[in-house]
Amino acid sequence: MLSSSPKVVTYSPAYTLVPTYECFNRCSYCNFRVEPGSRPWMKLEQAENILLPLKNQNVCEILILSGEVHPLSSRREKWFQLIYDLCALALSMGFLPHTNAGPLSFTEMEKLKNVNVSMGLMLEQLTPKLLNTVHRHAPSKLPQVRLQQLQWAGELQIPFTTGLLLGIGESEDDRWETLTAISELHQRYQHIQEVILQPHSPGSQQTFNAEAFDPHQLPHVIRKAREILPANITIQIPPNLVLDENWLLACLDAGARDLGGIGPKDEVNPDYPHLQVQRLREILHSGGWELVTRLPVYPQFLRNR
Ligand SMILES: O=c1nc2n(C[C@H](O)[C@H](O)[C@H](O)CO)c3cc(O)ccc3cc-2c(=O)[nH]1
Ligand SMILES: C[C@H]1O[C@@H](n2cnc3c(N)ncnc32)[C@H](O)[C@@H]1O
Ligand code: MET
Ligand code: SF4
Repeated sequence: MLSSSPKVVTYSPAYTLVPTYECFNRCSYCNFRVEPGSRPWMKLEQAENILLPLKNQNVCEILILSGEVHPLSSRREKWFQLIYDLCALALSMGFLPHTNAGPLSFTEMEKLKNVNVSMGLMLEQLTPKLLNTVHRHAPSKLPQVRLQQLQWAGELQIPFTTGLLLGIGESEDDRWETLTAISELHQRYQHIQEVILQPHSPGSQQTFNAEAFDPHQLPHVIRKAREILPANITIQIPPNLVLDENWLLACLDAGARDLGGIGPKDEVNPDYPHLQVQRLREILHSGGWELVTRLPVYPQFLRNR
């Protein structure tokens, strides 16, 4: 009997390196940041020791995820150099780096392009009203600053990941507006490879006192995002933040096609461990989906490199 072609979902086997957890922003939903100066930064030698054994473990992507040093601080240059060096090290060892270190200057982006296969920055939400709430003490989350990043990434032709953080005080219309902005930038530069729809998931460190984004709303948001976004942008959802199997499958039926980087620890949401990939694969099979690996750069962008 001929079987119809399988429905495919992708993920990227990944490991996350954190140059520093310190951050001059204080997003009230953050479970990642520590006070500046309170913890030593990662050392290159440390990184090398972590990366060496990963060579035989089918990990391709090294996600460089960082807290931020203020752009005008005298420590900014050292911070940037560490990120650059970590990327260069990962690349030299055969891995493919993807950096999300918050907003960068144009020159910083231009330099990091040489040692990354793709980069990322979440728009979160564009509505300025969040500057009075969750982003009150987070200058990096100014909507214009984040939009500017997406535009520079386009000018530099960097394959880019962005997305929305859902359930931080935005309205439905705010979401459609943020998605529309992504869509417009992509139509101009064709550089957005994927959009993450990230449900706010409360952790033990944050001060923002709100429920998790209701997973039952996700399929609706995904369907609407699929209408707003150009067809060559993939929608990603983090499977560790969609705890119910049936709702995970509902997200795929609604149009999500990628599960992002999967590794031993989700540094942003450490209270939500990933299922074993084998278990995830079984769940997806029960819905008729096949789980396959991908690189941190999507195939349509490989030609440019
Ligand atoms: O494990 C995680 N990976 C996160 N990733 C990694 C992402 O899933 C993959 O690196 C990309 O899909 C590239 O393969 C992000 C990447 C970005 O560019 C922007 C935001 C995120 C957010 C997370 C996250 O919360 N947890
Ligand atoms: C790296 C990305 O992680 C997301 N992020 C930060 N804190 C949380 C949380 N409590 N729940 C879900 N996502 C979060 C933001 O969107 C940030 O840009
Ligand atoms: N600080 C960066 C941002 O918020 C990336 C890490 S967030 C835990 O965009
Ligand atoms: S979410 Fe990113 S920018 Fe905000 S406090 Fe945490 S590390 Fe800093």
